[in-house]
Amino acid sequence: MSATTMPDNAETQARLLSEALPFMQKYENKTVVVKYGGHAMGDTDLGQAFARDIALLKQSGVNPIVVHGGGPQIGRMLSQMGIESRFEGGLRVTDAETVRIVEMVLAGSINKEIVAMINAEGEWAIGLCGKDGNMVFAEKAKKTVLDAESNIERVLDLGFVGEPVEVDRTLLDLLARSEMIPVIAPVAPGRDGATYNINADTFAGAIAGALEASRLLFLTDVPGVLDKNKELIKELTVADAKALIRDGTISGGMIPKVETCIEALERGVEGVVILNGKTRHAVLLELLTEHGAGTLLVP
Ligand SMILES: Nc1ncnc2c1ncn2[C@@H]1O[C@H](COP(=O)(O)OP(=O)(O)O)[C@@H](O)[C@H]1O
Ligand SMILES: CC(=O)N[C@@H](CCC(=O)OP(=O)(O)O)C(=O)O
Repeated sequence: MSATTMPDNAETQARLLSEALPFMQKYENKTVVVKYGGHAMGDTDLGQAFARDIALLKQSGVNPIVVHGGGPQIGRMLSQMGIESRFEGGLRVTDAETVRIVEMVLAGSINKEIVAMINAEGEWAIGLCGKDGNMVFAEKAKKTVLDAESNIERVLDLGFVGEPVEVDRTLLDLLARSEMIPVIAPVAPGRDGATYNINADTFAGAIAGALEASRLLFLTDVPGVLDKNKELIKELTVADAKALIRDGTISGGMIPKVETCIEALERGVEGVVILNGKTRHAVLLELLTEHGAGTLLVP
């Protein structure tokens, strides 16, 4: 390194540190729920950067909780088994055989991959799903969609798709006081004895709401919510979000994400952001810099 580049570098580092430290203090002992979407996964280098961010948050005194998805990975497994994926209103229609595969992929392979990546960063991650410690109970989802032609609301039968109806924070409170970082798969039992497949965004929202989290971050594969011209909307009000769902600008997997953001705001989660998980260190950039990234949902 030459003598001229050294001071510049040091100055940049000092500026970054002086910017980050107040944010680190702000989040000390606070809960940050990070939803790690299936579309943001898959690249080893990005995965390691994500795991490092989570490890660093824990080391800085923050209480990070990871809720992960795995929609594309479930889709690939189903197609290998000759089962076609079908979605309605952004949710996977889930019959009895599909829910078994969903649980295997989410709570089995993906969950353990994320745990291993965080542990490789020197931390103690623990893989869980809603069944562990009676953490989450679900009921069959009662999702409705508006029929565009008749303008009448239609109830969807999505099979074993659930909505979280009870969240018991006992286990998560215990883990927050420990060295452990919970990594949670969005599968939960019903009081009826069935296993339910829950959209990971919805699940993350329920966890964030029950824990009164300071931040709920959704890591996906787009920069945030995009408008009709595919431009990033940096700040989105609840009213505008609802209008964009109605007119179809927000569609597919972005619907449960935005609906969850709205519910999380209503439950008192302070900051709800949708951002690009394909940006290296997206979590640290969002939490520890002035500018943040992605779409911030505001009341
Ligand atoms: N208005 C919109 N802005 C951004 N993405 C949108 C919008 N409407 C639909 N989408 C889709 O939502 C996807 C993100 O949701 P999803 O596929 O469920 O991702 P994840 O696996 O991260 O949860 C984007 O890749 C994009 O195709
Ligand atoms: C009911 C429902 O749709 N469940 C989702 C659960 C996984 C998920 O949500 O994964 P992403 O976050 O990667 O989309 C599914 O079966 O695909």
